[in-house]
Amino acid sequence: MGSSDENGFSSLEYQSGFGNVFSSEAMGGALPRDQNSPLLCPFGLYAEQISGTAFTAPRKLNQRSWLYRIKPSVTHEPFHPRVPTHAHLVSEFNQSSSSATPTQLRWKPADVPESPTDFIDGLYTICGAGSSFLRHGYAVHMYAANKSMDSCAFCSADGDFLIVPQKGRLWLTTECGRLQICPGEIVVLPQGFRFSVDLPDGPSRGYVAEVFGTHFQLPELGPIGANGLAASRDFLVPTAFFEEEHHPGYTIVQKFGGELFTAKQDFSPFNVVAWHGNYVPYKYDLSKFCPFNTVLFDHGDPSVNTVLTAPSEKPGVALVDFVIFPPRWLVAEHTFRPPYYHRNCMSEFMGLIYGGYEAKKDGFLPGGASLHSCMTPHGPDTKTFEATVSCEKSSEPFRIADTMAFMFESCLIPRICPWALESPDLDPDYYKCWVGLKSHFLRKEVTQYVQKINLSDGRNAFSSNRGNDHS
Ligand SMILES: O=C(O)Cc1cc(O)ccc1O
Ligand SMILES: [Fe+2]
Repeated sequence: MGSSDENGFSSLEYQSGFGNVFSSEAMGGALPRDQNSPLLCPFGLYAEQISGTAFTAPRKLNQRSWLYRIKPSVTHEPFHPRVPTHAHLVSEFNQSSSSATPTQLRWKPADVPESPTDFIDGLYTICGAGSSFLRHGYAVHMYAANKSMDSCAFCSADGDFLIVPQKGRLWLTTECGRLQICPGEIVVLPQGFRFSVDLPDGPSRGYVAEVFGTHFQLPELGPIGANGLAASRDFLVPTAFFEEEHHPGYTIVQKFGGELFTAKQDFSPFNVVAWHGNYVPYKYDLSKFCPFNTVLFDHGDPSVNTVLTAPSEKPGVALVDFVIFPPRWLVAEHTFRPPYYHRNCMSEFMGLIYGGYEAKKDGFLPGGASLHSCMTPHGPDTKTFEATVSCEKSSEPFRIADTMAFMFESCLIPRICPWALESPDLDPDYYKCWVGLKSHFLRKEVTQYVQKINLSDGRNAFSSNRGNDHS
């Protein structure tokens, strides 16, 4: 689409806050003041509720909004399976749709297609678990696209979309208004909201976490206190915006049980003149995140970098945590500072928005991805390990800069889609990044001797003994 001015995208205003009851009107007086469903709404608008939780959900969890629109959403022709069908979306993960593997997986960045491809056609599922029909589970999708959606809107009846753009901006039109998202920002489009994606920069790609049956919330802060990590006020919600022109041939594309259905209507779904409620799309700039970290020794668990969490029914256990690894100071003393070697009962899908990742010297590229499933061993590659333990300045303060990696971490074990396993982007040599880790084991007496020397001169065992391979 044309320039920002033509689309009015250049001067967007937002409301700020997380979980607030927001309200917005594009025309003064369009929002009914004293009730939700007046017999006649201001300006002859229709009142329509969108519910993001059961009517009876506890008050503190209940999410819904009231939209005042020129025509109600129901004014459309029947839904039909979309032609051509989209074969690469999954919302029920079982033996016929996907496979299980405990192997460490890593993908190179996907090429953006050369043929015209919009956000819908460019979306493909990588992995996930559970079922959108059973309202429990999640899917990880990626997208690679190059053109704006035209006269159509997308919506997922399956779950909330958390989109992490890696390349190219997204200009989103939603029923609550418009949002501009740059790489380095994220956007959440809750289940059922219709939205259209413009790609002002052309070639674009990114990641999506879709959660079924729950919504993202801010993590508890526990002993961190009342402040820190992502602040409520940095979440931005759109202001009302509407299109009133007759629009014959407008298509609603609804993802429902992982399949796409289309319905025709003769108007834009972005015809909401005013709205209020707490069920809303929102965006967040990851550079606003206030990271916490160890200030003396040892490597803290990455949960301290949680931006948003979609809870499971078990307290403290996430269906999906969205965790980031932002620029920050590393100051820990006598500590192996990169991520530790580990096996996790949670499963970890990672992506890289820009820069390098502290655990991988090479092979994990911006736009690429990795998956370390439940109890699959992983950690720093050989080059990272060797460089870290031999670094003379390993206890000096060091600022990790120009980097933004993230993780979707889930308590459910993902199954992988066939096209992700067959993809030419899958790195068959990933395991080799650890194969070179050699034994640095020393016999007990020697170790005690070396420790004694190290204690007396402040060096670490590896820097004074590299090359002693007893493997
Ligand atoms: O595996 C990873 O790279 C993610 C990760 C980072 C970290 O700092 C600690 C644990 C962890 O799983
Ligand atoms: Fe990990």
